[in-house]
Parts: sequence; C-alpha cells; structure tokens
Amino acid sequence: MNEIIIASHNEGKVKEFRSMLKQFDVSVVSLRDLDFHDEIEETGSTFEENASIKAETISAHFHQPVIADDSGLVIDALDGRPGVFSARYAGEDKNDDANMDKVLYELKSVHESERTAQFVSVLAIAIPGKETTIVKGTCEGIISQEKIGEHGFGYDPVFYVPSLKKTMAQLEPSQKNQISHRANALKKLREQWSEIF
Ligand SMILES: O=P(O)(O)OP(=O)(O)OP(=O)(O)OC[C@H]1O[C@@H](n2cnc3c(O)ncnc32)[C@H](O)[C@@H]1O
Ligand SMILES: [Mg+2]
Repeated sequence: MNEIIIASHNEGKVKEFRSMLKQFDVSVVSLRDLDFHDEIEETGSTFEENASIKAETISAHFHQPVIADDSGLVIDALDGRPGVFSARYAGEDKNDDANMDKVLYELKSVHESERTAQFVSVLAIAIPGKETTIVKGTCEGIISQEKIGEHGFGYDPVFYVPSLKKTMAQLEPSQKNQISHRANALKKLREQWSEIF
C-alpha cells in the first residue's frame, strides 16, 4: 500500500482527508504524525500556486508522495474575497470566529439573494521525480445571517447549503464529506489516481 503525507497544519482538514481517503488504497500520514511544525509560507496569489508550494515543499523535505489542499471561501458580493486569504481574513493570527464575524459584518446589508458563495478546494499531488498534479473541487452555498452548527471547522457555520437546508456545520461529518468542495476535488483525483501513481 502507498503511503501519502497530508501537507496541512489544519487538523480539521486532516480529519476529513483521513476519512475520505479510506476509499483509496493508501495509508495517510499527517504533518503532526511526522512532528513537522514549521509554517510553509503561502506566497502565491492563487489556490493552485499555494497548493503546489505546500505539496512540493513537503515532498522535497520527506522524499515521499504528498497531497496538499489550498482552499477558501469565495463570496460573490465581496468580489471573491476572502479567497486565498480565507485563513487570515481578520488578521495574521488564524481565528475562525473573527473571520466569520468579519464576513457577516461586510454582508450586513446584503440581501439573501445576493449572498451567494463558493467553497473552493484545490489539491496538489507532488510525487518525487514527477510533475505535480492539480485538481479542483467546489461547493455552492449562501452566506447565512448568523453562525449555526457545531461540526466542521473554519467558515462552516456561516455556509448554508440550500439543497440540504442546513449550514455545513450542521451536517454530520459523513454528510459534509459527500458534498463538500474537498470531496468533489477528491472525486476528480480518484479518476486520475492510477495515472498519477
Ligand atoms: O494551509 P494549511 O496548513 O493546510 O491549513 P490552513 O487552515 O491555513 O488552510 P488554507 O491555507 O488552505 O486556508 C483555507 C481556509 O479556508 C477555510 N476553509 C477551507 N476549507 C474549509 C471547509 O471545508 N470548511 C470551512 N472553512 C474552510 C478555513 O478558514 C481555512 O483556514
Ligand atoms: Mg494555510
């Protein structure tokens, strides 16, 4: 069985990958498992660039196959913000509550019909000696008026999924993992899996 490193310091993401990658023939190792705690500077201006930077940095360090995820919330009424700045939208210290408060404040006077948004997940798969592969998954939603729900991480409490009539944070983890941006990206990766490895 192949071993793959998930190049993320976000334990919420790592948990989702561990669960969703069960359907693939791989064993998953996290940066925490490897005792790797250095921040990787996300200097790119796109999800694709940042995912590649994270995957290639870790692959070069450990000489092993790596999946990295660069993701975020793209809000139409905010011209795509917070986008690649989603993790630190309210300041350098990562703080999910402050980030959501900022988004809710900025959308205070925006009517429901204009609160459309997209979660985006771009995965970069870096394997020593091979070209990096990129796949992208999205999930459509509406920014709610308040935070609702206890599951998930990040912006999940303010991301309402119309088809399920719940915020992402009200979904059981197994439900989120069927419809999320990250799940949709992994579906695309699955189609290419045998060519990549
Ligand atoms: O870079 P790594 O170490 O993977 O962890 P991170 O949290 O910094 O991850 P990103 O740089 O990709 O920033 C993405 C941010 O977008 C948000 N986000 C991404 N996926 C999400 C999801 O499934 N649900 C809610 N928020 C999400 C969340 O706030 C993340 O911190
Ligand atoms: Mg990050």
